[in-house]
Amino acid sequence: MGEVLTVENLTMQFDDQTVFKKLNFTLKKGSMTALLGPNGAGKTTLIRILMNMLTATNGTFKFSQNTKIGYVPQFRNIDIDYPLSIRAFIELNTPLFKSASIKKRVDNILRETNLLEIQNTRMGEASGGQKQRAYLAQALLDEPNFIILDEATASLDPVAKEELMTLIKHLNEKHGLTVLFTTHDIPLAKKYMKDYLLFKDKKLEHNKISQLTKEAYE
Ligand SMILES: Nc1ncnc2c1ncn2[C@@H]1O[C@H](COP(=O)(O)OP(=O)(O)OP(=O)(O)O)[C@@H](O)[C@H]1O
Repeated sequence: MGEVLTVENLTMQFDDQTVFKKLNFTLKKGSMTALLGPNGAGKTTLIRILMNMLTATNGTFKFSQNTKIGYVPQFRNIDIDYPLSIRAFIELNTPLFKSASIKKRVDNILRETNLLEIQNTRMGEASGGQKQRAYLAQALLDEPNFIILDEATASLDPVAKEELMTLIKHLNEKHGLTVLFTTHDIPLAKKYMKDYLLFKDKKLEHNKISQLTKEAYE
């Protein structure tokens, strides 16, 4: 499989603080990579650069042609009074008058994310895991082939974590989705991801997740 992302000499500096320096790595199509590192190491900064929300001080990155990125944010609880149903929430970025094909796509995504039966539940009343699956479903509506999860399992209970990760694994296996998953949960990363990128001394270590030792992470 070919490369989906090539990063060359990527450097990020905020004023006089260097967050990372001359990062070089590539990700292959269909890979599943955990992005690891302590608080403040630069994980979110790197993701924001890759999503063009921030400009790197130096260096380049390139996605292969036809890469479409989906983004699932860190779990944030939604107000209990939030009025939209799960279905309406997923449809937020679609036209007001929906074509039959959009309705069908939403049905398929609801089914795939295991939300079809509770599509009329209000988002405010949904469980943490259901809400996070709705965020994932919203990201999937654009039919991305590369998905970035930014601490998407943080603050979910163990069952909801496993459910979300099983779903991500299924999407990777069935649709060849490339996955970049930021987390502090090493056991979860070890269970579901295949490779890791670990921030260390302003550089990134890239290896198979089976090679990640406790010493390397601490
Ligand atoms: N807009 C900004 N201006 C100045 N400094 C920033 C800005 N954004 C991030 N930083 C700094 O860059 C460093 C990296 O932050 P970043 O949020 O990328 O870390 P992280 O690895 O995602 O951390 P966490 O695990 O806590 O989410 C931190 O020292 C942070 O204070």
